[in-house]
Amino acid sequence: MDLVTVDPGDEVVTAVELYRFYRAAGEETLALRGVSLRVCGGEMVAVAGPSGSGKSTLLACLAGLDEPDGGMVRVHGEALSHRPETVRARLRADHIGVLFQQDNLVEHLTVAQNVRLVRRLVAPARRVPVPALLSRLGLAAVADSYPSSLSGGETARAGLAVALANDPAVVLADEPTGELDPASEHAVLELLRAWCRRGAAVLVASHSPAVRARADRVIELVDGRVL
Ligand SMILES: Nc1ncnc2c1ncn2[C@@H]1O[C@H](COP(=O)(O)OP(=O)(O)OP(=O)(O)O)[C@@H](O)[C@H]1O
Repeated sequence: MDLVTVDPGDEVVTAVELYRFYRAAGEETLALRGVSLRVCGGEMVAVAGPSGSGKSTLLACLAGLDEPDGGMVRVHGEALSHRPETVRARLRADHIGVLFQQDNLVEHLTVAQNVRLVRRLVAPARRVPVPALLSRLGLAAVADSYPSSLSGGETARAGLAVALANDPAVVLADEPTGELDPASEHAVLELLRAWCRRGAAVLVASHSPAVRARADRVIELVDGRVL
């Protein structure tokens, strides 16, 4: 499989001066305070920082799942922020794979059906062949299994298969290894690293020292700012 349409070194994720305010129960939180970053194809970047420092908010803004109140996000050369939700959804389907710590899978679908569900949203040229993807992630034997019967490591890799089903140039993973044993964490990080070698830009928000150790560089957030 060699589909990612990015040359290593191309800038694929750009954030300029991102601000994000939340207002809840009369409390105002400034979750991002002028965050700027650039990530190139072939780079694996850890987003680290204490709890509440803004890691998830940053990834949600980079995925177009949340809208920054100020600043802008560009992905694969296209503006993602301040666009209608339908446009953001299309850009996400075309370029971005999102992986969360949990809830990446639809419970009543098998692993292969979960991957096919995402593939349907994707332009034909960007559809990664399902058997090849599952075997690359070590999931061929559980392709027809339901999520409830998978081990923790298999569940994480199946979530990754869903995130990679559109051959994304950008992978955004929010604590993808948070609940995994060290061997499964290592496997997931190796797979992310392999995707990176194919030209994708990979950002992983995590508290894990293993993620830091495996990354090309670390973006450290403190109180909504890059340290
Ligand atoms: N939807 C929301 N409404 C109100 N406040 C929010 C919302 N989402 C995040 N926040 C606040 O924004 C700040 C940053 O939260 P965020 O989840 O981005 O941090 P984080 O670094 O990912 O934390 P953790 O490591 O615990 O996941 C926190 O103070 C949080 O309480």
